[in-house]
Amino acid sequence: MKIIELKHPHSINQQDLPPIVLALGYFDGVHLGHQKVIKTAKAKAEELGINSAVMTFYPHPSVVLRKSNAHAACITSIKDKAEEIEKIGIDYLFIVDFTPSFAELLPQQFVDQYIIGLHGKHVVAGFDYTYGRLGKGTMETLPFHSREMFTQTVVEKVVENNEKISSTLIRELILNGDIDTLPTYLGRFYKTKGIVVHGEKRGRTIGFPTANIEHIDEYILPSTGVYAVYIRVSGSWYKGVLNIGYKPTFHDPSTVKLSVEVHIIDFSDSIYDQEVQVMWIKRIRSEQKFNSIDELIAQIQRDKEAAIRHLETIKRDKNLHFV
Ligand SMILES: Cc1cc2nc3c(=O)[nH]c(=O)nc-3n(C[C@H](O)[C@H](O)[C@H](O)COP(=O)(O)O)c2cc1C
Ligand SMILES: Nc1ncnc2c1ncn2[C@@H]1O[C@H](COP(=O)(O)OP(=O)(O)O)[C@@H](O)[C@H]1O
Repeated sequence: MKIIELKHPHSINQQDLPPIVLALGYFDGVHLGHQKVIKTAKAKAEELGINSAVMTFYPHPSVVLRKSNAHAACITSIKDKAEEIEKIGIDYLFIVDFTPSFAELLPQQFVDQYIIGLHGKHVVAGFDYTYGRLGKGTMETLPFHSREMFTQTVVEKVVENNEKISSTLIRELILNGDIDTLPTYLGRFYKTKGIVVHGEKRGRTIGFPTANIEHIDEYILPSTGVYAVYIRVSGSWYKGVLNIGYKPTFHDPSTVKLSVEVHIIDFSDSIYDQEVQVMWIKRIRSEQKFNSIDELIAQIQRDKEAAIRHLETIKRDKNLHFV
């Protein structure tokens, strides 16, 4: 997949690109609704015998326009998003730098410069997609703005358990720690990436060394507590038991920053400074303040057993993206 970053005003000539079928959206999470839009674009491209493309924006429009900060944290970082889109088999990914001047484009100007100008022959987007200044362009107005230079497919809403699959729903599930329900909406478990940093070196003294993880991007993090996870270290997935929180047994929670640490099962390498990926599988319990270290150790041992039991029920198939 070729990634093309565009800054407004871009200087690409239509003839620099082959004709494309273009899927439009922000696509945070690349969830099952997004996947339907992107796969529809790919199928249409195959039918027409031309290339497929996705256009996304960065940062999120609502952050740039200061409407809300809800999207400052992401489900998929821009890199994760590109990886998921590439897995679907798309040929081009346009990442448009969403700036205030780009946001000022009138709907017709957006269509002229970013659809027709990029050699779009067919557009695919969800039923509620909007474009142009104040989001005034909709899938109803798109045929009028197209100047008959391209056709379009509107993807209807994808529903699961009577709910529209949306980034907002997925964010709420993550924030609540309801991570085991995510494959129904996301099509895979939730994954975050980080670097292993030095902690307080207490883990190894209590028999449970933990890799302390500093997240690379601003991911939405599940509620504090203990979770069964898989963790990818140098290309292999290991079972793990994770604690996210403030370690109240040792600290006054208001004085320390949030920590994310994983005890990796059957593992003893030193992995400081390495990049790791956490696949969040199931919440086990809330974080607690223990009266003694022995009680904490006994509980971590039970957490470890619970995590192993649960992880053994997970089928590590390709659909859940163990790759
Ligand atoms: C599975 C697991 C569960 C944990 N649960 C708690 C807890 O409920 N309360 C708490 O204060 N600390 C909890 N911890 C954090 C430990 O206190 C922590 O791992 C230990 O202090 C080591 O920290 P360090 O890696 O910074 O040295 C847990 C850690 C793990 C791995
Ligand atoms: N089973 C394991 N799980 C997690 N980390 C491990 C494991 N075995 C060894 N390590 C290594 O030891 C470090 C954790 O030791 P710990 O005493 O908890 O120190 P720290 O407080 O710096 O995390 C990890 O960062 C990693 O490099």
